[in-house]
Amino acid sequence: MPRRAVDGPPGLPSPPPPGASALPPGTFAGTVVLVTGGGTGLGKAVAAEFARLGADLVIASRKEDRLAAARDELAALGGRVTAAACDIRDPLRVAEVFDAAEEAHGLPDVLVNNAAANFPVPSEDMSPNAWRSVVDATLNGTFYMTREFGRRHLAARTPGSVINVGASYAWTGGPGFAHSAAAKAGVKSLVESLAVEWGPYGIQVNGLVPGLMPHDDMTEDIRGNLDRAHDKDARQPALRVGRPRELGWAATFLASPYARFITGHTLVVDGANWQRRALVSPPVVTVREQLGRGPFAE
Ligand SMILES: CCCCCCCCC/C=C/C(=O)SCCNC(=O)CCNC(=O)[C@H](O)C(C)(C)COP(=O)(O)OP(=O)(O)OC[C@H]1O[C@@H](n2cnc3c(N)ncnc32)[C@H](O)[C@@H]1OP(=O)(O)O
Ligand SMILES: NC(=O)C1=CN([C@@H]2O[C@H](COP(=O)(O)OP(=O)(O)OC[C@H]3O[C@@H](n4cnc5c(N)ncnc54)[C@H](OP(=O)(O)O)[C@@H]3O)[C@@H](O)[C@H]2O)C=CC1
Repeated sequence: MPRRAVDGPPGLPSPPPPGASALPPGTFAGTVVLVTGGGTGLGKAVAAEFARLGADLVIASRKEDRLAAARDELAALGGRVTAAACDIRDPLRVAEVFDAAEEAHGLPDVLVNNAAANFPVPSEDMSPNAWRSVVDATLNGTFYMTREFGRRHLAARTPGSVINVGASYAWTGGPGFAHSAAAKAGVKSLVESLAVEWGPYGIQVNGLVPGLMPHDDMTEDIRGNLDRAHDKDARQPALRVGRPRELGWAATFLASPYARFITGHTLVVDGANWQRRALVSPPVVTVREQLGRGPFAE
């Protein structure tokens, strides 16, 4: 396997090129996959891997222009793609999206809860509405989508697979991202509760945690945080960041027939960054300082 020729340690090898797949061609033929936030970034990368393996797609998020562009890109990979404008914070709209999906393709077999909201902010500066908007989209939206998926499969007596995209600060806490970390901890807990509740009905519920995987669609808030922190290749134990397709490959495996006995598990795809410890503790830098903010004043 080719490795970088460098004087220092080489880091983890690069992944196979875009378009490669570990699963047999057609693994998801006849399968419908619903991806929230499937019009951008990691959601689009996950949707693309399912499409390459034969799936029909439903992508759902708020902004119709981005959804339409992604629909055309994804349709070029093979299957039929439906774009559904939806704010997942609205349970009535969530139900309508499932109605539309059923009408166009049949009940989705796989649900990827990828949509989320986030921005870095010191907790003392966070307004109640800022907290609410992140927790509503990330945790409540994930529950509304999952509930709708589960109810319909239970009624139809059909199996299904749910994948909740998380973040490793669900375990560690996330200073500067307290709202998102609390919401992702809730999302991880849902995986564990629902895998047991719905296992008897044939519904798998797993979590999938990306490490740092930069992409062109990142919001200015998140991109600004990466740029400010220089949090890139050299700061990762792998000596590289993740590629969005690496998350897509993991998602297709978890939803595939080869992972039928895996449920209630959260798979971390981050080159061990979240396990990182040093022999000597690094200096403490407050979140305010990291974000370049002055002292707190009421
Ligand atoms: C540790 C490991 C490292 C790891 C390194 C980093 C990687 C972390 C992992 C990444 C995890 C992710 O989830 S990345 C996914 C990020 N993608 C997204 O967030 C896409 C969707 N985002 C959005 O739509 C917007 O950015 C967002 C603000 C969240 C929601 O928009 P809405 O239209 O719902 O709401 P708005 O009305 O604009 O704003 C709602 C309130 O939030 C406040 N608000 C908005 N931006 C704010 C900001 N930067 N700072 C303070 N407050 C803010 C507003 O002032 C409002 O409060 P009031 O003024 O009081 O009304
Ligand atoms: N990129 C990374 O390095 C990491 C990402 N993650 C996780 O990966 C997932 C994808 O993140 P990423 O691709 O980077 O971010 P993006 O900002 O590209 O994706 C977020 C998606 O969610 C959609 N969305 C946001 N709010 C709502 C809402 N209320 N209703 C419906 N859709 C919504 C957005 O579309 P629209 O605006 O059109 O609604 C967008 O497509 C998230 O769960 C994130 O927490 C975790 C760790 C690291």
